[in-house]
Amino acid sequence: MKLKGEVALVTGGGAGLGRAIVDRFVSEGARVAVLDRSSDGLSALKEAHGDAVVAVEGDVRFLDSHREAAAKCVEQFGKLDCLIPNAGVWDYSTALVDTPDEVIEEAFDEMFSVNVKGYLLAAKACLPALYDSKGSITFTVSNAGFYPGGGGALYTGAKHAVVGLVKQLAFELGPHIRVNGIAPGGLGGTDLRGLKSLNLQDTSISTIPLADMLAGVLPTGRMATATESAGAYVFFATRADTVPLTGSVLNFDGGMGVRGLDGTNRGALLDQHFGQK
Ligand SMILES: NC(=O)c1ccc[n+]([C@@H]2O[C@H](COP(=O)([O-])OP(=O)(O)OC[C@H]3O[C@@H](n4cnc5c(N)ncnc54)[C@H](O)[C@@H]3O)[C@@H](O)[C@H]2O)c1
Ligand SMILES: CC1=CC=C[C@H](O)[C@@H]1O
Repeated sequence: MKLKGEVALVTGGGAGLGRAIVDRFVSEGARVAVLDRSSDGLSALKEAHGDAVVAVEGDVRFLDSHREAAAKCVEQFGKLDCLIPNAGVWDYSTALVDTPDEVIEEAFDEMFSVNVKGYLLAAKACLPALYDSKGSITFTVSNAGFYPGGGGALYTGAKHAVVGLVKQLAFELGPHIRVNGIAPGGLGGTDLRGLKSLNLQDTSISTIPLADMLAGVLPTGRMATATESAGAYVFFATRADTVPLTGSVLNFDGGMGVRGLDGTNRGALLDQHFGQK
């Protein structure tokens, strides 16, 4: 077990990537506090993991929610070693020109209050416990934190802002607390919802053919799943193997940044020389 005795706090751990992280952390011997606004998601976590998880229902847009989660984590488990700000929403790649004048202010505020302010408030609320444990923070970014096209201007701008949080907080909090990010690409096994202000709150990413879209684009040849992405968070949370690791964002996206001018060659170059093995 790579995380035996460690304690994590995951926001958005009630579904998708966050749930996969919680599942994997518990399997690696960690105990996990989870902040999520979904009572159903939290109930499912308690059903699956019992006392290894403490579930806190709240909204990441409010500091009090994070304070309650941090307090219940320390109360239940005695400490906090690793914070994973992860809860997020998407804009379904809504272009600026297609964002109505009458909702753009609300849409901006909603996106940045969840995907950026929600991350910063998590860090703020957990600073005392992370200082005591000399722990770490791992933010969930996205390919949209580096490249266009993984969302619209609101989502892409918000994820780029998270990269800035990683750099600034690594600078401010070192050497006591390591701060990094992980930037997955499109993921299977997630339920990412859209902005309520764009009337997309009931739309799930699972309803779009993301796997098909990515298969011909990614050098890895396929979309990863949330479960396949959780291991990177385990590594970033381990203490022995990450001593110099801070201020970094791992592009864990199937090669989005090296997909070339016309997409992947789908392995044809090597297949031509070495046959289909
Ligand atoms: N799904 C993808 O393809 C993908 C790819 C790269 C990055 N990401 C990022 O991964 C993170 C997790 O997304 P996901 O795809 O697992 O989505 P998801 O909807 O499956 O899970 C997100 C969880 O966060 C919770 N949540 C949302 N808003 C909240 C709020 N205001 N307060 C409290 N909880 C809230 C939801 O209830 C849900 O349980 C997000 O930051 C997202 O931007 C997703
Ligand atoms: C390809 C993607 C879809 C939804 C959100 C992710 O961050 C990614 O940009």
